[in-house]
Amino acid sequence: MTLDEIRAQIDAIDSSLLALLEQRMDWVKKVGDLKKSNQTLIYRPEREKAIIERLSTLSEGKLSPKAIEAIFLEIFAVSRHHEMPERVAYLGPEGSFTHQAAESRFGTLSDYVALPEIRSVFEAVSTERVRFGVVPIENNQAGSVVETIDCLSEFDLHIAAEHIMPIHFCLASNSEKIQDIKRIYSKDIAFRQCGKFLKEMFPPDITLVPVASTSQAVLQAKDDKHSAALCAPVAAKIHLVPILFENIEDSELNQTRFLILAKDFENQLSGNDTTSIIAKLPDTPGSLARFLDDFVQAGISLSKIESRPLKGQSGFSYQFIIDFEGHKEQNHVKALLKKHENHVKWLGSFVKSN
Ligand SMILES: O=C(O)C(=O)C[C@]1(C(=O)O)C=C[C@@H](O)C=C1
Repeated sequence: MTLDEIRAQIDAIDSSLLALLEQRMDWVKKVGDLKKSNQTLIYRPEREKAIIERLSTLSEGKLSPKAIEAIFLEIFAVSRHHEMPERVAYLGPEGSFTHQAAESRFGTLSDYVALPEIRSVFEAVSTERVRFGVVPIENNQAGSVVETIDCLSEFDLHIAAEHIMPIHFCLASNSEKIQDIKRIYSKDIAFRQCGKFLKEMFPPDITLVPVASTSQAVLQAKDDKHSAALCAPVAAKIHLVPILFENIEDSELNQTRFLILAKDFENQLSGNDTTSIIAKLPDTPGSLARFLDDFVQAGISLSKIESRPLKGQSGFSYQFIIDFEGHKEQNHVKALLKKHENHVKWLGSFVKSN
């Protein structure tokens, strides 16, 4: 077969794909109209996950589940945009890892608002300036993003979904020689993900300057020949700063988990859900042990528990952010949440991303 003949086959398939996608949009529009008349939510992460899982089992193997997910997340984003365009805020500036997470979930068509701090994303969702917000919550090598945990406690928002993404750092700088670099900008948690590289390449007295995000770091370093940024390669490219080293994270298994935040959001049960809560337990001996024992008795597995100081209090009082398996609408979870309703804040029950 000649190249032209092969391309003619591809063109024919693309035409069929387009016709099918247009047909899909007609049905999506009907769902959107139904949802508008019932005043129900457009974004249904658990339905999207179920579609991706079903298609992954149908695939003949030429497309991996990750490839199917990437293609269909974009189709869902376009579909939602067709049902009702929604604004999404993320921790920016443009080119941050959070921006990439937001685009994976909401596609390239959504109306995005890049905000300078995690707190500003919470504020934008709270005040309904945007419908959704995207923030990082934890990295599998470096631990939690404490600003996010503190804001989850402080603001009255829900977790609509999570998104887990591999994270690869680069070092970007306008400096010609690595010896000229005196300062490195990044997000605090990013320094902890690239500790080995920093130790090998720079003297111990190098100044590490924490800033609000990795893409902000590129902007800070951009015009100074003695500065560099630890950031996503895409941030360096967008902001036109040369990349000196790539893939400099300590572990190739480096992943970050992001949260999609919304006001008044409840997912339906998917059967593979995580529930997140914040527990402010009485400051008495054994209160945490008794609380956790209720999870054991209910047969509920915890996937995360982390303590954070309770702000604005004297002494040392703590709150706990807890993730566990199950959905708020399941009876055993419902009973547990009811029993502890006075000191537990429910943040969301959402389909697990894996
Ligand atoms: O099934 C729905 O509820 C839809 O709105 C359709 C659709 C889709 O494109 O399949 C779009 C948005 C939702 O997040 C889930 C699925």
